[in-house]
Amino acid sequence: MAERDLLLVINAGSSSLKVEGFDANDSALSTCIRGTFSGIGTVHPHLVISDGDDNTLIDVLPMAHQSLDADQAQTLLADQLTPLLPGRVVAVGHRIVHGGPSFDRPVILDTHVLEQLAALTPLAPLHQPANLAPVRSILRRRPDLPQIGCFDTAFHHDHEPMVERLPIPEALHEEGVRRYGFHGLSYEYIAGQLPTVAPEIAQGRVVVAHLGNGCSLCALHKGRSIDSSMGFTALDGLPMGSRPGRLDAGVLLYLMQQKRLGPEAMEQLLYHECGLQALSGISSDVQVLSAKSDARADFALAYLARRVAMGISELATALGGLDGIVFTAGIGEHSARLRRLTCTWLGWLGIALDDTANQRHASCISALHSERPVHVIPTDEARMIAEHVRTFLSTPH
Ligand SMILES: Nc1ncnc2c1ncn2[C@@H]1O[C@H](COP(=O)(O)OP(=O)(O)O)[C@@H](O)[C@H]1O
Ligand SMILES: CC(=O)OP(=O)(O)O
Ligand SMILES: [Mg+2]
Repeated sequence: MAERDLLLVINAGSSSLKVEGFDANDSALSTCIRGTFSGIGTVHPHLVISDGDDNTLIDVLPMAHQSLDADQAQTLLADQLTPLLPGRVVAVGHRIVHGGPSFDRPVILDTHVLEQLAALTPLAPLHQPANLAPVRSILRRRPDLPQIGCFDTAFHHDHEPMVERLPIPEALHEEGVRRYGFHGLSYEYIAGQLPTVAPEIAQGRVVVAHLGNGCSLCALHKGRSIDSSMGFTALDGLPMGSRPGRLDAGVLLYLMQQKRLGPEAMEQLLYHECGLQALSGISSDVQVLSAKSDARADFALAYLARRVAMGISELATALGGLDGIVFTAGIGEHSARLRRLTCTWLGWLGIALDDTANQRHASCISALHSERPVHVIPTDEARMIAEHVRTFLSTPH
């Protein structure tokens, strides 16, 4: 049998590394292999590799009870996955979180582009180094292999000036201190799903809640992003697992002036010690918090839900109305409780859930009498990247 051509997609996150291989010659881009390394940087690293039919091929807890850094995880995943690849890799697509003002579409990742993207690290310290590390290591081993970067920021690139601008001096705006928005590959995938999954709202005004490790909201009008809750960095907007979201800038001044916190301590605090972790004092993980019978865990979840609901109302104003809501990503797809808590705040908008459908994580979870539909749509950033890579490769440059 002739060897298959594979498109490999790498989504290197702050605490996870996901790799998926797609059949490049199949018009439906079927998945051939999937590797997920979770718990990187924690004492519970876990690597699972499965085939296209979701059969587990490898399931390991490497160096149990010992933390693994991103480089070690990458090497281990590459060593385990490479012999199992069911074909020849013809291109690699990467999720790159920050594209800054310049990168508004997929691009070949050569050394020159890598330098420009590395310069954006201060704007995404949690993500950018992890995103770029696998690109460099593949470039060293297979310099001939096309590697294509797909950006979280790109889907938001044509926001209106009033959306993009921060109320700070223009010189800062000109040097790139502006609102970009993130999770764009996820929102683009959801926008592409709406015509089939929720055709009644696809051409309307929809707020999508991407609630995962990082949380954000996107205002979609006719499938295009017109605003987002995230801004200059992935610290803005909603509270997240360990990030605070929107924060009174006076708190930062207080920390610098009164607590004498320097840049590194500030980064550690803002990216790792805030959000649900700080609110609960227990965990940044909604699944862990949901399993606890603990007032602090309840407080943290109720807090997140209130802020998600307030964010949805704000974006409904930006849209001039609201035709529907979509929940997606780890929490949005799996936490019936978080969805119920959020939608309870939105009763004034005529939103009501069907509790049974919500518990089942059904595609439509709103009650028949709800004035606006509420959907749960699983996101698929990897597939979105694979589609971009295929289009990129078939377009003359
Ligand atoms: N069954 C579940 N119930 C509640 N929360 C869940 C469930 N599965 C995943 N989550 C939550 O989703 C979040 C991770 O989301 P995910 O989109 O996978 O993150 P990442 O940004 O790392 O891709 C965690 O808070 C996790 O607890
Ligand atoms: C941009 C961002 O916050 O991404 P993630 O949810 O993967 O952390
Ligand atoms: Mg994510």
